[in-house]
Amino acid sequence: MTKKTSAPPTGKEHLIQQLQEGKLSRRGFLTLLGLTATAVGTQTLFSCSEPTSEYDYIIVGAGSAGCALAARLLTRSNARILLIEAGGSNDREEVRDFTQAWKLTLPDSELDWGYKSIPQRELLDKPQSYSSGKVAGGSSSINGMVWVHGNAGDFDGWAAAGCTGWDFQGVQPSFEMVRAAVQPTSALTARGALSQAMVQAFANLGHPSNPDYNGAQQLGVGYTQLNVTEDGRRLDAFSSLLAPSVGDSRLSILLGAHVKRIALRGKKAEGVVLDQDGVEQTLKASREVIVCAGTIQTPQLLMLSGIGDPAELSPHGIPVVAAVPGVGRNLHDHLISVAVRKLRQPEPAAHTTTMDVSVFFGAGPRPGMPKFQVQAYYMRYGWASYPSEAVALGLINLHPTSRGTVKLRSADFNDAPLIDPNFLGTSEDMANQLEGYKAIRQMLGAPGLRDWLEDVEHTPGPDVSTDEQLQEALRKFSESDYHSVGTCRMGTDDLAVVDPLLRVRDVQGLRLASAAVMPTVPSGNTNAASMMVGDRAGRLLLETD
Ligand SMILES: Cc1cc2nc3c(=O)[nH]c(=O)nc-3n(C[C@H](O)[C@H](O)[C@H](O)COP(=O)(O)OP(=O)(O)OC[C@H]3O[C@@H](n4cnc5c(N)ncnc54)[C@H](O)[C@@H]3O)c2cc1C
Repeated sequence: MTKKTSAPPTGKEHLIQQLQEGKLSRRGFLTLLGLTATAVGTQTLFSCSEPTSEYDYIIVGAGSAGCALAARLLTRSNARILLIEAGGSNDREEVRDFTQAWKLTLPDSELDWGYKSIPQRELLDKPQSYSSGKVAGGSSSINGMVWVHGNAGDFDGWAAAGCTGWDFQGVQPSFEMVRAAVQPTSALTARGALSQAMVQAFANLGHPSNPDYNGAQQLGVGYTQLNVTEDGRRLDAFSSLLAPSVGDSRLSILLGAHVKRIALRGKKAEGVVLDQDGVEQTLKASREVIVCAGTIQTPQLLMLSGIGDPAELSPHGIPVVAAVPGVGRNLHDHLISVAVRKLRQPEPAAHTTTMDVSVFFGAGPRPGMPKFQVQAYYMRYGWASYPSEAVALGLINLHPTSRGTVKLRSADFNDAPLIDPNFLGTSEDMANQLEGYKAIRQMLGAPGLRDWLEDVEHTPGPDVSTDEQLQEALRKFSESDYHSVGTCRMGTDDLAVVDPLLRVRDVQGLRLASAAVMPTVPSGNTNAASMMVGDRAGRLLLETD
C-alpha cells in the first residue's frame, strides 16, 4: 500500500460526509457498503468494508451493465463477487426525483465525470460535453430515463457481422429481464395535454400511431416510455437490479474506488489495482475480471494496463502486454439537432426535461428499421441557448457512419482521455442530418400545434431556409445525445477487441461488458441495450461457472 497526500474525500470518507450532511440515509450508507443491517456499529462497518480478501469475480463499474451483470450472477452462482465503483451513493434526492434530472450534468456535478470531447471540426470547432455517470448506477443514475430497446435489425446486424448469439432472438431474454426490473411506463408522458396534442399533430402528418415502440413495430409516434415509477422516482440500474440483493453475503460493493489498471501476470488477469482515498491496493479475482466501465473509461483502463495498439501505448511509456489495435477505435454516438418554438402560454405540467413524445421514421438499413428518431419535449427551463416555456424537437440520425477515437492523454489514470467522436465526419452523415432536420421543422409547424406554439420559429429561426444556412444551423444547434458506444467492439475481425463471449483478445481471465462492446449503436437511446449487455455477460459467465 502506498499512501499518497492530498487525496480528495472519496470512498468511505465521502460516504461518511454524505451521511453526516443528511444527503444519505443510514440504510443507504449500509446498502452501498454491501453490508447487512445487522452489522450496524460504526467501527464494524468500516472494518467490514475494507477490501482485503480475494474474490471470484471482480466487476469494475457499477453502471448500467455492471449492475445487470452482478444481478445475473447472483441468480445462480455461489461465487464471491466484488463490484467496484469510482463514484459514490445514488441515494440522493436529485437522482431519485426525475424532475431534477437536468441538474445532474451541470458542470460541477460530482455525479458526472464531466468529460469534454476535443474540439469538433464540423461543429464550429466546439468541444462537446461528454457527460458520464460517476455514481452507483453509472450513467443510468444521471440520464434522461428514456427507455428504448432498439430494433430487431440492430441485433440481427451484429450477429450477421460475426457476433454469434447476439441476434434479436438471442438478446431477448436479457431485454425481458431488465425490462421487468425497471418496468418502463408512459403513464407520466401521456398525462399532459401538450403531449397529447403533439402525438395527435404528428399522427396527422402521417406518422402511424404506435403505443409501444419497444413492441413488434418501432416505427411511428407514441408517448415516450421512461424507467421511472408512476410517482416520478428514477429506476436506475443500481436501484432496480441490485437493491433486492442488499445484504447478500456473496456480494460486496466498494464505492469511491478508482481502478487504475488490471493486475496482469503475463497475459492473465489476476485482479485489479485500485486507488481509494489515496491508498493503492491490489485485489485478486480467482476467476475473472469483468470491466464494465463504459465507452470512455473501458478503453482507457485497458490501455493503462498495456492492452491496446502499441502505437498508442509507446508514446506514454506503457509496456505492451497484448497488442490489441482496436482498443479505443470505432467511437460513435448519436448527434441530436434541435429546433424550438416557444409556447403561447406556459404549460402547467409538473414535469421538466424528460422527453414526452417519440417518433421513429424513415427507412433504416434493414426492413422495419427507422432512419431517424425525434425526441419531442416541453422545456420548462431554458437550456444552453434555448428558451424556457417552449417545445423542443431533437432529431437523431440513428445510424451514423462517422467513427472517432478514445486515446490516452497521459499515463496518469486521473487524466481524462482524449475523446474524439468525429461528429458529422462523413458527408453522408451531414446529408442525413439535414434531411431529418427539415422534417422536424415541418413537425414544429404542424397545424395541430398552432394553438400551442408561436407562429415564429425560435431555433434555428425563420431566416434559415437554404441548405447552406441549414447546415450552418446544424453545426450550431447539434450536440452529443450521450449514446456513445463501440470503443472496444465485439467481433471476429482484426480490429475487434472482444469475441462474442466478451473475452478480450489475447488476454486470459478478462472480459468486457458495457456500451463499449457494441459494434454499432442501436436504433435509439442506449441504456436498455447497455443493461442487456450486462445481463448477457452474466449469462455467458454462468455457462462456465
Ligand atoms: C446525460 C446522459 C443522458 C442520457 N440519457 C439517456 C436516456 O434518456 N435514455 C437512455 O436509454 N440512455 C441515455 N443515456 C445513455 C445511457 O445512460 C448509457 O448508454 C448507459 O448508461 C451506459 O451504460 P454503461 O454500463 O456502458 O456505462 P455507465 O452506466 O456509464 O457505467 C460505467 C460505470 O463505471 C464506473 N467507472 C468508470 N471507470 C471506472 C474505474 N476506472 N474504476 C471504477 N469505476 C469506474 C463509472 O463511474 C460508472 O458508474 C444518457 C447518458 C448520459 C450521460
